Amino acid sequence: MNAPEKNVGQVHFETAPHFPIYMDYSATTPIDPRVADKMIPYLREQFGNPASRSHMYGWTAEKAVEEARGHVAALVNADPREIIWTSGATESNNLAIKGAAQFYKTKGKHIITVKTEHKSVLDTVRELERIGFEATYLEPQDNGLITVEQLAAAVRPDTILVSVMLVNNEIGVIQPIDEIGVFCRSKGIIFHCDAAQATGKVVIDLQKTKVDLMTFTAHKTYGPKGVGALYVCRKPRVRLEAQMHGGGHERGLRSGTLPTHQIVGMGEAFRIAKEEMDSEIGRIQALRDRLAKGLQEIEEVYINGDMEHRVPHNLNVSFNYVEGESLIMAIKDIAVSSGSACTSASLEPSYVLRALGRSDELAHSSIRFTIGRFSTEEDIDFAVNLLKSKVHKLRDLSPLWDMFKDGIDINSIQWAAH
Ligand SMILES: Cc1ncc(COP(=O)(O)O)c(C=O)c1O
Ligand code: FES
Repeated sequence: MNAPEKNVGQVHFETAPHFPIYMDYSATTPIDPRVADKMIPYLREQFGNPASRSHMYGWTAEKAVEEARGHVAALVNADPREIIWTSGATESNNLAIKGAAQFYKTKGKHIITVKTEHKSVLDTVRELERIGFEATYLEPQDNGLITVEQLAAAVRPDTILVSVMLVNNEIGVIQPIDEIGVFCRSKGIIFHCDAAQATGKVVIDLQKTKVDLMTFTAHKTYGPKGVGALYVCRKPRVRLEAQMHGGGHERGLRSGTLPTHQIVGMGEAFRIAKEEMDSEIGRIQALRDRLAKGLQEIEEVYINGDMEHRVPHNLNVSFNYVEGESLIMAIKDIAVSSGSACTSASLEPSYVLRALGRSDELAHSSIRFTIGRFSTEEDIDFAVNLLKSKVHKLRDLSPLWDMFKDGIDINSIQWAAH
């Protein structure tokens, strides 16, 4: 039997009975118990350094690392030699973007990315701007997607790199990377894609999709934190400047002793993802649709992002006429993410929702529900009932809600200065 037995995924929650129901799978997933089991021998008796060539400990570790590399490559239909181990998606994004920009800097200095990328892409591009590169940040449409036409309009003769993510972490939308890849290849521009949120959720076929560099991480796909990979295309060969210097591991692209246990965990997580993706997606889609249907029974609720080009694990909803901070406090029995200042380290409402044209108020009162392998129908029903009752209660206390119900256009009110 492949699917985890009932309750296997609840191991974490049984040990902490007062913990809320977990609906924040895009922040990180629970480790699949099968992954943890696979890792343990490499923390204990199989502790060798995979770079040790002279004894059994090293050979055993190296064999495990190469097996895992094969699993990661297989999930995305790549050659194992195209997979470089890193410490996670942040490092992969840094290596891809800085590495390509620095290697190809004599060809040009212009980079194109999107306003709704993850900070590990945006901040990396900003850093390159600081040292003399130039960047264009594409504005997505209201549904969160960009088009190839937009990209084509931004290209300059000196554009060397395009970076567009596959699945957005906040709203779950899937960017059209097949078309972007064809376009970039036709122009001789390197195409990097952050697929941290995509593995196990959408089919990735790197024999077909023309991506040059692709970022992966284990901990969004039921693997351990602190390990990831970068796909570096061999045909045509893409060159990078290394960002980590030292022992010349990973063909000189990323020095540092490989964390065998982490890598084994990522390999097993990706092997399971490949095997179970088809059946899992249908089940999760049904749960997400149940959640969407339940929440839409509440008045003045807006779904953020395209619902068609979207992974089934994500539902991002704004609750109008509810104060975001109070809502988050009221629903502590479920673990969700709000992207607003209340729960995130940056003191601003979600820049992704702002880029989609949502007002500050709606961005503040938005909630990201992300579900996954161990979510159940009971979890969904609990969340729907909780939201229904809390939103209702908060609106009962809200003068703005009263005005809305009385048909007053709130935007037309002249508020007294104070
Ligand atoms: C789209 C995306 N890229 C990159 C990252 C960073 O991943 P990691 O935690 O592996 O560095 C995340 C995780 O938050 C993400 O969602
Ligand atoms: S809801 Fe708290 S800062 Fe926006």
